[in-house]
Amino acid sequence: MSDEPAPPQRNEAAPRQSDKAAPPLRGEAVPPVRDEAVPPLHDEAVPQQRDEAAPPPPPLRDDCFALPPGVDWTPVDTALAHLEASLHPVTAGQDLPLAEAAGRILAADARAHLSNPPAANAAVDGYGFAHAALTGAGPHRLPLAPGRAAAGVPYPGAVPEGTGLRILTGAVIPPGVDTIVLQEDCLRSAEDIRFAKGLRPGANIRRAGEDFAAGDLLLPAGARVSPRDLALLAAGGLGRLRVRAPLRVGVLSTGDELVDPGAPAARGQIPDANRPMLLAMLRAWGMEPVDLGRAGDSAQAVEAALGRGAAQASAILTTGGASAGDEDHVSAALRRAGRLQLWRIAVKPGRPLALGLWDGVPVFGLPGNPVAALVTAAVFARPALLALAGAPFATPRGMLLPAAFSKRKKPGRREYLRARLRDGAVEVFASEGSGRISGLSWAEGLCELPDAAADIAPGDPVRYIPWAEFGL
Ligand SMILES: Nc1nc2c(c(=O)[nH]1)N[C@H]1C(S)=C(S)[C@@H](COP(=O)(O)OP(=O)(O)OC[C@H]3O[C@@H](n4cnc5c(N)ncnc54)[C@H](O)[C@@H]3O)O[C@H]1N2
Ligand code: MOO
Repeated sequence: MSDEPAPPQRNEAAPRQSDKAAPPLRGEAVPPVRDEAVPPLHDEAVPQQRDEAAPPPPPLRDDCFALPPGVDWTPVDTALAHLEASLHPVTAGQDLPLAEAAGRILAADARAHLSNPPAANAAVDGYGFAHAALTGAGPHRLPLAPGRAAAGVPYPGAVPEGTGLRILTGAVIPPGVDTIVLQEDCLRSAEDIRFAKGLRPGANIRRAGEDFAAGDLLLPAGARVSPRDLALLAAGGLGRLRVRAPLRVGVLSTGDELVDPGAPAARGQIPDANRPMLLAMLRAWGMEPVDLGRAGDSAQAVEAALGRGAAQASAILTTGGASAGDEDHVSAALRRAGRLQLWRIAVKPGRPLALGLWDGVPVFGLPGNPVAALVTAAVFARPALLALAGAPFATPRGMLLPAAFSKRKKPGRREYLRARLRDGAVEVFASEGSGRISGLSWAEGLCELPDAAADIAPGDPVRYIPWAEFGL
């Protein structure tokens, strides 16, 4: 039996805050989440413990992920559904030359101006002829017409029936040709070619529009243009694209303990590992990161930084201070502003994720531990930011593969383990500690364990999601 109760079941008759129709993240004011999730502060219990008549303290669980009885936790899928329903594109459209559009999100459907290929052409170097003119049981002999057809240099006339024409790969097929014999299959003299029987009509010809036709949809609005897509769009005759301006996203680290990477760190100080990681993740997602620097552990510093962020960016990622401790100023600021919308999501790592609005700008208050910051950014912030940027809400696809590990998982929250694939099986990092930053570079993806309890043995199927599925 688990010592950790699951979050209460959804109750349709009496929905809790997070189960109600999701309030919009932008627009109308929404009531803040009631702070019902916070258990009584341990500090308050201390004096009572000296009183003989006071109740005993709770039994030790020593599990910061244990769900206190009666506390509401938002399941991952509920939080994602809330984000998907609440967020809409906020970026402006602009026209860009094709070559500058890689990484951008299309603001309009891209339709082909040209077919591919625009005209029937040769798939090989060889000799073209009309198949109907082949007679006898073969081998065949065809006299050669003078001249040739090459890519970019079409044959000026029609090829007389019963003759062959020298034709090179990519050449437009001239009238009188419907089949090409590969040059390697021919014996050629000055006047003719000879080749064995058996060639089917239409062999080695690429038909006009066999790949796509003018007017076909090449890429839908919302697609992010990849280098591969540039080839498609160029072939379709598009020289400029209607794309969206990149989403500007502020990144703020909070904590008195932080120093910039490489700066001398006094006792008690640590390098700010989250900010360079998150700024680079945003770049990888095609967004424009705005470095909001660091804010110390004070309400004023955090609120001022959120204000600066909201003035410059369309969304803000913060790390640290998302929990309920004395120095957890991000969740406190969002709560004070009445705009904390989701808090405490049933996920490990990342439980204290805080989602809210500051001056109307969505704020993702990610946990401070770098592993939790990465997981919550990849699982929650990325799809939400993509939706703001004009792309569809992205659901990473995983693959079911055999586990190379054993694990008993408690019910009640989804878990993401740092993982990689070796010999067809999913290995997980030796530690689940979310301060163990080395596991981020060790891993090549995440292993997602379901919300329910699980007892995993080697060989059991588990869901592996490579970093590429998170755009990383
Ligand atoms: N009594 C409890 N304590 C904690 C709980 C809990 O449930 N009960 N949850 C733990 C978990 S899980 C996490 S995650 C953290 C979340 O706390 P915060 O989001 O408020 O983050 P901080 O307390 O500010 O920082 C946590 C940890 O991460 C380090 N950190 C913060 N920012 C950075 C950065 N930019 N680069 C590198 N490291 C960073 C910070 O120094 C802390 O060590 O709370 C747990 N505690
Ligand atoms: O999940 Mo905390 O969110 O482990 O580091």
